Amino acid sequence: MDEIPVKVAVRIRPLLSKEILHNHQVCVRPVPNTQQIIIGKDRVFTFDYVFGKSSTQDDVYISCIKPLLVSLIEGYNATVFAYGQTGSGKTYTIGGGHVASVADEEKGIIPRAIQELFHTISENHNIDFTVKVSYIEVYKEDLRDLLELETNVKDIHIREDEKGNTVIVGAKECQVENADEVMSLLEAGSAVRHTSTTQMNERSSRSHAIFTISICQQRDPAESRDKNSVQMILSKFHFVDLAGSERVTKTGNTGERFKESIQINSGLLALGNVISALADPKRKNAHVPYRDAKITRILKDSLGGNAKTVMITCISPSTSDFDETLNSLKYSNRARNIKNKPIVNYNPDWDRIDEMELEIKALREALQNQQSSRVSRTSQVSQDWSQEKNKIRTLEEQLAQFQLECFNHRHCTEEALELLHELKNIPGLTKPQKNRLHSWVAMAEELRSDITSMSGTESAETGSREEPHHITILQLKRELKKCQDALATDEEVFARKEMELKDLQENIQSLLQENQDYQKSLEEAERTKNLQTEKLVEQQILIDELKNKVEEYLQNHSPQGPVREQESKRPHSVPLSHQLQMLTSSFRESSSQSEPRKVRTSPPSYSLERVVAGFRTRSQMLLDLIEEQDEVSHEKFSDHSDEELEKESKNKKNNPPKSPFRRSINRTWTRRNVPEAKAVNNGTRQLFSNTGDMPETVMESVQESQNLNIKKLKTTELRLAEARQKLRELTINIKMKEELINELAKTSNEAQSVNKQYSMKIMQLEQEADQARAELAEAQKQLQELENKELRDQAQKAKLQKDFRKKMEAAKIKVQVLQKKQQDTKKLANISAQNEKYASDLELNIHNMRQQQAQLQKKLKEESDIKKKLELAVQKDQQQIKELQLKNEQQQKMLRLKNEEIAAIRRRKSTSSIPDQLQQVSTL
Ligand SMILES: Nc1ncnc2c1ncn2[C@@H]1O[C@H](COP(=O)(O)OP(=O)(O)OP(=O)(O)O)[C@@H](O)[C@H]1O
Repeated sequence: MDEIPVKVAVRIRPLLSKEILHNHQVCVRPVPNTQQIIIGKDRVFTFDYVFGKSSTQDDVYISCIKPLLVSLIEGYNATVFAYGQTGSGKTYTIGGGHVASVADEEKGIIPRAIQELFHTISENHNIDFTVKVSYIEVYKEDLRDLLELETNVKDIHIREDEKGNTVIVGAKECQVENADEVMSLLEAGSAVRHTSTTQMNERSSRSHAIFTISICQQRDPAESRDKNSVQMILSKFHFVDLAGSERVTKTGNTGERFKESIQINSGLLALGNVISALADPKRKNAHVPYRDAKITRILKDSLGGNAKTVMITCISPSTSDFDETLNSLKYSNRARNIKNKPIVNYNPDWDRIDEMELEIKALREALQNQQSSRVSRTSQVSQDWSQEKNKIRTLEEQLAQFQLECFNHRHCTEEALELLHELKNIPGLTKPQKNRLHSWVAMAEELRSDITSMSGTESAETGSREEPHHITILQLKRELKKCQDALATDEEVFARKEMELKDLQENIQSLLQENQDYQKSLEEAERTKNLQTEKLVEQQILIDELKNKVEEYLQNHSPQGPVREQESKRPHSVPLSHQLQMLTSSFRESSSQSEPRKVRTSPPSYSLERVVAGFRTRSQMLLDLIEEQDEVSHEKFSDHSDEELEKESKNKKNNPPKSPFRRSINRTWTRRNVPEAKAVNNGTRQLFSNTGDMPETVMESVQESQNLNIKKLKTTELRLAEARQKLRELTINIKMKEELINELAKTSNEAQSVNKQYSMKIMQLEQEADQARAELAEAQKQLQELENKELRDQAQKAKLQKDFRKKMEAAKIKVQVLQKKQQDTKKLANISAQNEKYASDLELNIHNMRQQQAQLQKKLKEESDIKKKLELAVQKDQQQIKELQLKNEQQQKMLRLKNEEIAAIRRRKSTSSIPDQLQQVSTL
């Protein structure tokens, strides 16, 4: 058996219009007049065939596929598989897309091969061809029958026959009579293949598709080598359109598409590993991981098996796909080292039982490899089997012995009978002797007839006994097969369940993770909320307190208010320290006696405004306080007239003090026994220590509020970013779904156009069928007439009958074809209906998403508003801080001035005695 390498062709597709639009450059080109390719500046690869961007579909077919088709008819299995990055032109090259809508020169490999096959069939009259097609896809590691969608994925299995050939069990094989039939099946299958739109390809295949043409050739025994047997050749041609390798970052796939990408890439990775294992000469007898993926199991015959294989690597010329293209070239180059051992698949005596027995053998072998529990089951069966065998053997031995005995008995009886007859003929016998002899002969004859009948019954019984044993064996065989089938199904189910379990576990894991994340963010949000509420409450309380104080203070100090009125009339010499003490104590009092805290949960913007207003009021209050202080000091140190004093005392008498503040002023006045300078000094110090405290507290609170605002700002920004991200994702999702809808609409349009074509075809076929029916009726009539006629020439009569029967058969076949076409049309109509439903679902989905988007946008706007407000508040706070700092500085300055004045008073005091001063004051 000769080894031949897998042939590798590389096809560079032209730049697509969108790539030209984006000004993509070309990074790969074929070397003219060689089978070489240069990628980048200087990386050269050699292949069996190289097709540049201007190569035609026919070029590819003639060079790569035509020789394979010849091999197929010779009896070899053949495979062509297209490999490459997503959007590199695999489906285009293989020709498995919408064949009906593609121009003739654009048609890919499959349609061309079909045409040629039927052309060859029509030329070989001496061979009886049976052509069958099947079309399956491997989608997410499940095998789906594209010709019979109802078939459960669990019913399709990959098996190996006793020769090691891979067979797909459970997929529908349609027997076809002509190219049109195959094309309609291809079209219908391709329409239901998993495809979708990605950023890389508008119509990206999401599964590996395997279109198989099986031919069975029955040669005329007269022409075959073995004249006694019917010569049969069975061969298959696989057309494999692999899903494209893809980078999720480039395709932009999410959700279901993302999962598909993972499955596709893992399948292709397994294929890469198989290629590497087979291509490495050092690993000649190493394990080849065919079982890692379904696609590698299917391609087992084609890679390192007995088929003739061509691998077509499709590449994109764009510089943006440089890495993927280089990878594809490396893989393909490696695949050239794979050696296959093609054989012609003769089948001299096609015996179904043999095949079944071989299958049993193969299954038994598979059984031996099962787990121990299963092995015990198998051994049980084989034990029963051997017991039955032993039983049969013993019975057979018994039977042989019995037959021997029977034979001896018969022999003895025959001899005895002969002797008795001889004795009967001896003359001179007495009558009683004769009678006795007669009775003996009768007995012997009776015995012989008994033996004969017994042996007859025996032999019949043996036959019938043999039969049950034979039946038992067959039954056991059948049982064994059933067990093995059940075992295989169990295994499949188990594997599938395991996969499902794994998927579920993964899902649960990711859900748990998501849940945890949500909980974390919820906790975070709650913490922030609590913090904000606390701060808000604090601020509110502070504001309320300050507001109360300010109101009180303003009431006491307003020029129109009673306090102010009275105050303007109070003695100018009232000790300042008391007044200030009282003022500060009243502040303290009011703050300690402030009304119970009110918790308000007004919106942040509102509280912010209030805070700012509070700060303004506080600063205003401080300014007032400072001004007041200035005024008092000034009054204290200015000259005052007697009238004024008198007026003041009168006023005091007429208007007794109402407020504690006033009372305290009065009291201080009467109890004045502290040196004035000291009092002034203390008072000023107290005032400034208190008033000095005030801006600091305010500053602190302003700073606190600023920090809080900045924190809030950050949270808002974070929320804003999240909302924007969500919005982006939603927009992408919506875009993808819209594209999908467009695609579906396109598909349904295409399906409708195909429908139309089929309807027309059906009409044509119906006409043909009518014609055929008429012909049939005519033929039947003629046949009837012929049978009625007494034709002398029997041979002529038989020939005519044969002709008519043939005509009838042809007409029947035509009717069947018509029925099939009708079924196909129905299927296509179903597809478009399904697509429409899917599209409407998607539209609903988009509608919901748009609502979500609108909500998010609203939220985004709200968040932006809050952010703006917060920014404004922070700015205001900063401004406030600056102002307060300025005021603080002013106060400090003032404090210094006051200190200087106090020092001056002290100096003056040292020159004149205190009694003199008291005297002076009392005279004043
Ligand atoms: N040789 C070529 N000449 C002209 N157009 C081409 C050629 N090869 C591919 N194209 C175009 O490129 C686009 C992508 O091709 P195709 O769908 O065949 O890629 P693919 O490899 O099958 O992608 P996927 O793996 O995603 O299914 C299609 O629009 C197709 O018409």
